[in-house]
Amino acid sequence: MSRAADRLKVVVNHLDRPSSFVQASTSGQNVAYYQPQALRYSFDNDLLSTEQRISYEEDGFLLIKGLVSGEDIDRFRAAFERICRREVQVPGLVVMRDVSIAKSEFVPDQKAISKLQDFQEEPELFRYCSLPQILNYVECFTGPNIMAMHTMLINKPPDTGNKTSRHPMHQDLHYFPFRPADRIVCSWTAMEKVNRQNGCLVVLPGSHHGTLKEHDYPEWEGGVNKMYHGVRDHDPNHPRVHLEMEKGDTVFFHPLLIHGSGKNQTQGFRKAISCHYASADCYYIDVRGTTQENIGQEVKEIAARKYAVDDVTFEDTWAVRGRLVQGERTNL
Ligand SMILES: CC(C)CC(=O)SCCNC(=O)CCNC(=O)[C@H](O)C(C)(C)COP(=O)(O)OP(=O)(O)OC[C@H]1O[C@@H](n2cnc3c(N)ncnc32)[C@H](O)[C@@H]1OP(=O)(O)O
Ligand SMILES: Nc1ncnc2c1ncn2[C@@H]1O[C@H](COP(=O)(O)OP(=O)(O)OP(=O)(O)O)[C@@H](O)[C@H]1O
Ligand SMILES: O=C(O)CCC(=O)C(=O)O
Ligand SMILES: [Fe+2]
Ligand SMILES: [Mg+2]
Repeated sequence: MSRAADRLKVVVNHLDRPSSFVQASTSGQNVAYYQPQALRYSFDNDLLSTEQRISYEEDGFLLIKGLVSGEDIDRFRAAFERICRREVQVPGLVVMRDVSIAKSEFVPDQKAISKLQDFQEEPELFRYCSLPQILNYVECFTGPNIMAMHTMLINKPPDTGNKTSRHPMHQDLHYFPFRPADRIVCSWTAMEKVNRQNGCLVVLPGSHHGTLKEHDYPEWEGGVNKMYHGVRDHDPNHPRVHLEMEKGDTVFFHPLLIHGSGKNQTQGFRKAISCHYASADCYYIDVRGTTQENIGQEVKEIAARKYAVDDVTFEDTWAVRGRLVQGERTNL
């Protein structure tokens, strides 16, 4: 049997939908045969190889080297710098400073910006979300109707010594009141070399097979950034993988994959640009009474202040930010 076929048998053992398989009994032994629909996390298409589909199925992420050109990255960087210099006003944009700077007396300069969120109204940055080579991969996970739901440019600052530049281990689905999870994917592109020194992504491969866990602020002595919730308990013995990447490399990952990033021990600001996509056919859920109730409440409070209104639902905050990037806006 080929190696791919061997690995397919491994995948079979991971899956919780045995009905997708044909069970055959030969010489008293149960053998599960692979059928195409048995891969639940991606669609069959011309882009992904079987190996790549299996790898996403097993690990919950797929790293594609050199997907975004250096010229495009340089343009995103220039757009970011224009925002830092306050040369442009972008409706809806959230500019975040690291908590260790935000809470200090000293007046920060532009470089103190640790993250931009919701740049859907900034055409140059939003171009990232419509890059055809990214959407081709995204479609493998979402299907043809694609919404860009959440946009970020992360400018991880040099750690001030309080370790606040870390991002605790979390599952992005915690923030999203829409489902199904398997039709959501994050694309995260390194804007420069990222490694353990400057705080690359750290993932727990296979953790997307689990369910959404309870999240809360970690009890970190040096403080934690607003809304940086972490998984309350994850298995400390689960193998961790540090995703070291070059400029333009892009990782696609599942919203249940447990991931975070370490502190930035260099003097540079480690940059990445990302977008969370969902199938436009996804539907909103009510998070009341679920593990997401705490973040839903926090988001509503921030949104009420930002838009100066007192009745925003968690769902509304997503519906106004979402943008169609391919196909038809059917639902979200
Ligand atoms: C999948 C994905 C969604 C995962 C994630 O991205 S998780 C992280 C998401 N985080 C966020 O969305 C946070 C977004 N940030 C914001 O909404 C804002 O930057 C705020 C934290 C509310 C600050 O708003 P801003 O307009 O800058 O307001 P001010 O400078 O006047 O500060 C207001 C009060 O907030 C404090 N603050 C500012 N930045 C941070 C921070 N990084 N962490 C914790 N607290 C912070 C600030 O010290 C001030 O506090 P008080 O003086 O009122 O006590
Ligand atoms: N003591 C801790 N408690 C909880 N989470 C942690 C702790 N240390 C690191 N993490 C989280 O684990 C992930 C990766 O951490 P990692 O160990 O790679 O980084 P680091 O501790 O900052 O640096 P180093 O590479 O020196 O260990 C990040 O999400 C980080 O926030
Ligand atoms: O440090 C990073 O770039 C990852 C941040 C992240 O996982 C998130 O904002 O959801
Ligand atoms: Fe994340
Ligand atoms: Mg560590």
